[in-house]
Amino acid sequence: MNSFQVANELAPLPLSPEFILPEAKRPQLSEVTSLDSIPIIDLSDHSCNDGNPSSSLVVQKISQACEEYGFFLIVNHGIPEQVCTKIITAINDLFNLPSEQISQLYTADHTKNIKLCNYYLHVEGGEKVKMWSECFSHSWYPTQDIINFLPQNIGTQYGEAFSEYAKEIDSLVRRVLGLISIGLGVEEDCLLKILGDQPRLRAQANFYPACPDPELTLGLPVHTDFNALTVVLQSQVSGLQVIKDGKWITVPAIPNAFVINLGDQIQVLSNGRFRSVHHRAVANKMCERMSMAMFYGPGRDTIIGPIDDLIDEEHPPRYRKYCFSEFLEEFFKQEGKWRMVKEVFELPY
Ligand SMILES: O=C(O)CCC(=O)C(=O)O
Ligand SMILES: [Fe+2]
Repeated sequence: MNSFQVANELAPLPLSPEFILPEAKRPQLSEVTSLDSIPIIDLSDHSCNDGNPSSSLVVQKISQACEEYGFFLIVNHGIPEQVCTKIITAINDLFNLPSEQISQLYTADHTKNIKLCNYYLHVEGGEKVKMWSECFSHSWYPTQDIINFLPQNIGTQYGEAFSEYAKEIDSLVRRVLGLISIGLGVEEDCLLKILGDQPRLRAQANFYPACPDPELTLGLPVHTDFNALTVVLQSQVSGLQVIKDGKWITVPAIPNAFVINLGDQIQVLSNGRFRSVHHRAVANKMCERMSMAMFYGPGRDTIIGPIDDLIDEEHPPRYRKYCFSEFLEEFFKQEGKWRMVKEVFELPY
């Protein structure tokens, strides 16, 4: 059920109690630092120190970002601006459908393949606090299922925009996984091969309405992504924040840039060298915000563990091997709480 209030200068509304977090879980926005930001990497920069792909500057910058932040922004990636504008417009149009239409799409069943839902955070006392967002989540393919799920007046627009967008992101992910593999010192196709030819491809369109009091609530709870690699497109409003050295930093909303972040599976595959980092989305008082997160992960039956070539006497495995379905099961057990999923698979060090 959609229960958003709209902040309005003439009639400011207080935040309704179902969204209000206990004090200890509030975002404390005044403490978010602007002294640091995630690295911005120019993918068109082919400069290289000595002709060896592993020493290209882009690979070095990506590796450093993966070690220190688990997040980076990419620019000059070659994806046409208009493909991105179209998907953001489609998300905007979807979430601005009349409330009778949109409320029919909601489900509380998180196992559904295509769903419109609200996330919540379990707080002490077993209570659930609603997050200040609405999320439309589905697979990348087949597009026809997404079109059929949505009301006719938006289905075709969203489906077409998404299908075009997914094709571009698919090749971008392959390219970035190649650069990350080279940075790890393994073959360029190593990560892609391990993730397999039936990857788990999920998308989540997030909508954060303008919020009467962003200090009291969150757009999305603190989490790490449980997949391998995520590509996020933001509308022109910032709201994504990342933990760095114990402090929250804001990811700027740069036009024509994508946010790339590593999921838990890359942390495990890299044996802890590259990091999957806690992040959250905060609400904004003045503007609504949209984002599209594209998740690339292993298929359910894929075996994940530290890459063999990265293990030797000096670098013993820090995680045990597991089947990705085991990881998913653990993830869903912890849904709505502070996530500590990969820790369950850690080996004594
Ligand atoms: O809205 C955003 O920028 C972040 C979304 C996110 O972290 C997610 O969907 O996993
Ligand atoms: Fe995320």
